[in-house]
Amino acid sequence: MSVATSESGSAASTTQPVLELTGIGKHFGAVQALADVDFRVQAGEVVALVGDNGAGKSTLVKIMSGVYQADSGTMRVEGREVHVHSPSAAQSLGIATVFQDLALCDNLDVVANLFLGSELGAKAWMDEVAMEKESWRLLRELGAKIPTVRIPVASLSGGQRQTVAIARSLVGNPKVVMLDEPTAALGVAQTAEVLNLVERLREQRLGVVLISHNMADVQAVADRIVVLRLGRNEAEFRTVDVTTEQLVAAITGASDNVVAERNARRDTSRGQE
Ligand SMILES: Nc1ncnc2c1ncn2[C@@H]1O[C@H](COP(=O)(O)OP(=O)(O)OP(=O)(O)O)[C@@H](O)[C@H]1O
Repeated sequence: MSVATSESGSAASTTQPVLELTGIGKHFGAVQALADVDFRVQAGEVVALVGDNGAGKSTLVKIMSGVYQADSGTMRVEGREVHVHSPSAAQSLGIATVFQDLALCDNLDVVANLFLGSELGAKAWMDEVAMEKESWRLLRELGAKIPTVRIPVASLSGGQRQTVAIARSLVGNPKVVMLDEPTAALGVAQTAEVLNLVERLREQRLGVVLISHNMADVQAVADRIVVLRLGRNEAEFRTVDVTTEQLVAAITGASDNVVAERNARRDTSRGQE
């Protein structure tokens, strides 16, 4: 298993977060989805947000992306307190989100998907040729393997579609990109491709929030891992300092479960080799 050893993780702890949430609470009727949750990400840092089903990850991401409003707590972008009332407010603050459904238009080509919704905004001056050039620039920056930008996205692979969705999130030059389960539906090679994209985003000094159930992916690319459990902060680790079983224990709230035991046995037998 590869473990990220990026220096950005340690450097990050001394600088101001690009995005910081403090004391976040959110309930839906009688359900307390989040209680007193703190979360932060620095520029050039990949933070994984993990937790079991119902832990509150999606709710927290939707608060950061302006889909939901928190009942309590504060949110800061580069130290300045902000109120994010809508997804477009989040976007103009530099917070981009790639949701699991990707929200691509299958019948449109890559260029059209990248600029969908932006044509009337800052990019109104762009003609087709300029948009195509800008598409290639964005995809090149990500090291993306897309053969042509003039094919409908329906004919792309799952990894390529994820790439287009991530590239689209970069059109407004965001400071933070949140990726919701970006590898959930992908095979091994395509997962590796998407994890490379995450590395590229970090290289570009973006703050990256990665929501994932896949511990191997998380441990491969994250600098820091934040564990939510039952709507609260359960644990936080620097990736270099944590084992899979410690992560599983934090996620499940128990160290004596079968996954932790199996991993401990495996680690012990490796140690004896
Ligand atoms: N729109 C909603 N209405 C009512 N309850 C909700 C709503 N959204 C989330 N919840 C509840 O809030 C809690 C946190 O859910 P959330 O979807 O944020 O968890 P999660 O960690 O993203 O889970 P998963 O990994 O299954 O997506 C759960 O108890 C869930 O049932």
